[in-house]
Amino acid sequence: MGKYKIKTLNGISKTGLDKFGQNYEVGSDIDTPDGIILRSASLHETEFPGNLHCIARAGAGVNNIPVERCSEKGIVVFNTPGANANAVKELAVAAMLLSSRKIVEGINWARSLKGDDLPKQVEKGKAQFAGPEISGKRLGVIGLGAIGVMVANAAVNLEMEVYGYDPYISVDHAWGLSRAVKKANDLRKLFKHCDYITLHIPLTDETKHMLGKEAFAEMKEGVRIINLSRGELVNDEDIIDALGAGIVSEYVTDFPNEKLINVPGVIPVPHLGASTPESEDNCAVMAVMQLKDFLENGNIRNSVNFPACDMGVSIVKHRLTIAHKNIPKMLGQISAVLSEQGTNIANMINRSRGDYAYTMVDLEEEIIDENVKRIRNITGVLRVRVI
Ligand SMILES: NC(=O)c1ccc[n+]([C@@H]2O[C@H](COP(=O)([O-])OP(=O)(O)OC[C@H]3O[C@@H](n4cnc5c(N)ncnc54)[C@H](O)[C@@H]3O)[C@@H](O)[C@H]2O)c1
Ligand SMILES: O=C(O)CC[C@@H](O)C(=O)O
Repeated sequence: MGKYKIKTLNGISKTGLDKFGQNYEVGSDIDTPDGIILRSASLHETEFPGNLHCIARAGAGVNNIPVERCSEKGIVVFNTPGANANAVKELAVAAMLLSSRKIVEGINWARSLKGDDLPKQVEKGKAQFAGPEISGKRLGVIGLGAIGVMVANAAVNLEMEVYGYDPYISVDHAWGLSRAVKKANDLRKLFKHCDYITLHIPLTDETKHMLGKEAFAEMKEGVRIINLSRGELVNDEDIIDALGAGIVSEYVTDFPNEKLINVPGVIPVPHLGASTPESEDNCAVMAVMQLKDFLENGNIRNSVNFPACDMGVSIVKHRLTIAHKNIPKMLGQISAVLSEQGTNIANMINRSRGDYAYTMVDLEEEIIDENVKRIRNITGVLRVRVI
């Protein structure tokens, strides 16, 4: 068996890449990779080579990856849930303070001062940069996943009154949420009462432009909006109008563009949410370990398109992994091919997730190529690997 080939896109932390070890050829110039590891680079226009088995997003959002197209080809897509959550939480707290205290304007003004009486000028001019404290104010957190829970809990500790909205909250995240966070059953109520609103949701067809004209019309005058999630969650034209009308007083976005960059009240941050050495290492290590476990053992952990599936380290003659559609009679057809060959199945698991499923089979004997081909030809089978 030759070395596994991994293509890197974007700068991936060396601490993570070093974990691949000697059986891997890793680089940005690999043409026919077995796996891809990336951050924000878009793969929407990329044609995938036939031997590409997996893609790992060293980060949370996977809107830069054509997940549905990957699923149809049996390519397993991973992300690294929670690995950069603390970095984003800290920036969210900073963003609330930046939106309140005119820190950036104040610094720019202080740097522009000239003369030998600067302390005097500072005391005279500082009043123009006064801004409210966040303590005692109402914060609405939309999306209570890895990041939203941390932001909500931090805000409680900063003595804010926190409202959380997430109709799909997981049990684990609900356990992690401070009891002081109030449940908002309805976005309109959150819009009406909150002084600060922060978004921590993925960009999907459902969430695109979640904050638009209708949402702004419901909001409390002077609300401050924090968007460290994805630019397209907010309708740019509508927030520019809302800023002009004074409904929104400040908009901190980690996704500046040419429409927003010079609008008064917009605080553009150059996608720094996860830009800490700690989170870059965490995400890369987690992504690499998941790719390795998948390529070497066929195990799936933290995939966004295939079910979690784990048979431990492969110590048998062959491990067969089959990515397939979640349709009836699949297991029967796979085992029929193996039993016709007289192969003893040492262990087998099958898991499904929505329209897709994954089967792992441990075999104590060699599987002949003809039978691998027959399994590949079963209707609904997307990919077969023999490890
Ligand atoms: N700026 C950055 O550098 C940076 C870094 C990490 C993540 N992000 C963005 O933040 C997003 C959230 O990250 P995370 O790690 O917390 O993800 P997560 O998957 O842990 O949490 C997302 C939460 O959003 C909830 N949700 C989904 N649709 C919703 C809806 N319509 N209304 C309310 N809640 C909804 C889900 O139930 C889930 O609890 C990512 O998808 C990514 O786009 C940005
Ligand atoms: O890699 C980054 O710098 C950003 C990652 C972030 O947008 C994410 O979704 O995890």
